[in-house]
Amino acid sequence: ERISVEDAGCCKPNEIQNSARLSPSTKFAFIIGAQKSGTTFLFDELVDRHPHIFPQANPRKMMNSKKEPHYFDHFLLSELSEYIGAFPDPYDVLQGSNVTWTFLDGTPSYLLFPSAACRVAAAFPHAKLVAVLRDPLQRAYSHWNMAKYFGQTAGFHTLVSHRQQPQRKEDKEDSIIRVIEDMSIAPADIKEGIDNNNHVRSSSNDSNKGGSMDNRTWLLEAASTRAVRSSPEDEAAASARNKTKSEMIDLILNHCVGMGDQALTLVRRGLYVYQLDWWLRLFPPSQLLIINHHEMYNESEALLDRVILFLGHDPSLKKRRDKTDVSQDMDDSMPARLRQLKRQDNNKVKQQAKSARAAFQKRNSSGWSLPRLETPDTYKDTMHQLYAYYQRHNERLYDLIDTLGPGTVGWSGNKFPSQYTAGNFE
Ligand SMILES: Nc1ncnc2c1ncn2[C@@H]1O[C@H](COP(=O)(O)OS(=O)(=O)O)[C@@H](OP(=O)(O)O)[C@H]1O
Repeated sequence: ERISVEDAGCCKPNEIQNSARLSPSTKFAFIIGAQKSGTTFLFDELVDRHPHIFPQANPRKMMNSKKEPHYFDHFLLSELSEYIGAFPDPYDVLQGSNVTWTFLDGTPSYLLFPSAACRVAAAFPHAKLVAVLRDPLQRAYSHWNMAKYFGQTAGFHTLVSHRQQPQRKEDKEDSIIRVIEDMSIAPADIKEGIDNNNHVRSSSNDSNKGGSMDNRTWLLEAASTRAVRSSPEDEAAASARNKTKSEMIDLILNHCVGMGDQALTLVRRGLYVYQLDWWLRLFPPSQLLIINHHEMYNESEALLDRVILFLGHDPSLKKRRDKTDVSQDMDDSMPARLRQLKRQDNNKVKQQAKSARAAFQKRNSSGWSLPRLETPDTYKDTMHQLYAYYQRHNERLYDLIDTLGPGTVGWSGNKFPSQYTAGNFE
């Protein structure tokens, strides 16, 4: 059931500029996720090989910022013109020829954050959205492997059990903290709600503008309602909902600020059905294309054509694959975080940062795949548990997909591998 951005109560729509005044030749599209599902491959192929699809030319410096502007989940939404202005001037690029073009944003965490959906819908109600979905088990493992390169020392089993439902009722408080740590709340929400000293911003000037919510309500919304939306069945999220406003705000202030560890979303990010359900409340199915990572991997050319068509462009203009075309600017995005890690005393972390750097630099047209630091079979029991955990949610995803038209579903109906042969999670 569709709802308006205003009713979603999920961003401050009155404060978000709408893109209505853009030239009708300019379209916006978003690869919204899922993280670790081949989004880099898809993004690179589209912007490198199609003459009418453009990435930001002057992105803010951040990890992989050309692909991932993070404007709708991480930064405070200031001037929309700043975001739009970071894309190239198509008149320059296309030399005035009479075509439409697409500006592409490939931030894979948008899928996870309900407020990102609201913000995109407020700014670009006609945007096209592409979601690539990967078997959540494999996604989680790939995520953990990446986190390890970034200095995560906890084992896969620890991070998986971190989010599992509390064993005892007394763990309730703890579980609420987990919801918050799990970053169901977009960092931008937190920034909007608090000032640099971790105080709730006064609800004076800006919140009166356009009658938007005051910041206390805003933070509460961010912490409870939207946490629940990203996983309605999650017990921790449900108990967050039962907290009083001030308890919730205390929790946010104590636990949300400086949330650095996105590996804590390892499991949650694979709960695609709830995330998609939310986006589909804000966008019609005709604006969303859902792709199966496995099919993209196996039939990448056909898949690319389907995406290009969906974006409203001519697949026959797609250039032949030329490895030298692929942007080699990863170093640009070579995150400060890695450099920081390399300066650490811990030799192991230093070594991992070094190999991550090497892997990033070797990124080629098949996306970047970080060599695995441990094989999934090391965590066989956890993989089994996680597999069982996801099954119910995956079934719901297939139900959702069944109800969507063929225009939305860019896959042939294959499910994620329904069975892993004994002991083989590779
Ligand atoms: N063509 C194609 N199709 C499908 N999948 C591919 C493709 N090319 C790369 N990959 C795999 O995608 C994983 C990286 O995903 P992302 O690029 O989305 O990562 S990120 O979210 O941007 O960090 C990463 O997975 P892992 O190797 O398991 O880590 C890549 O190997």
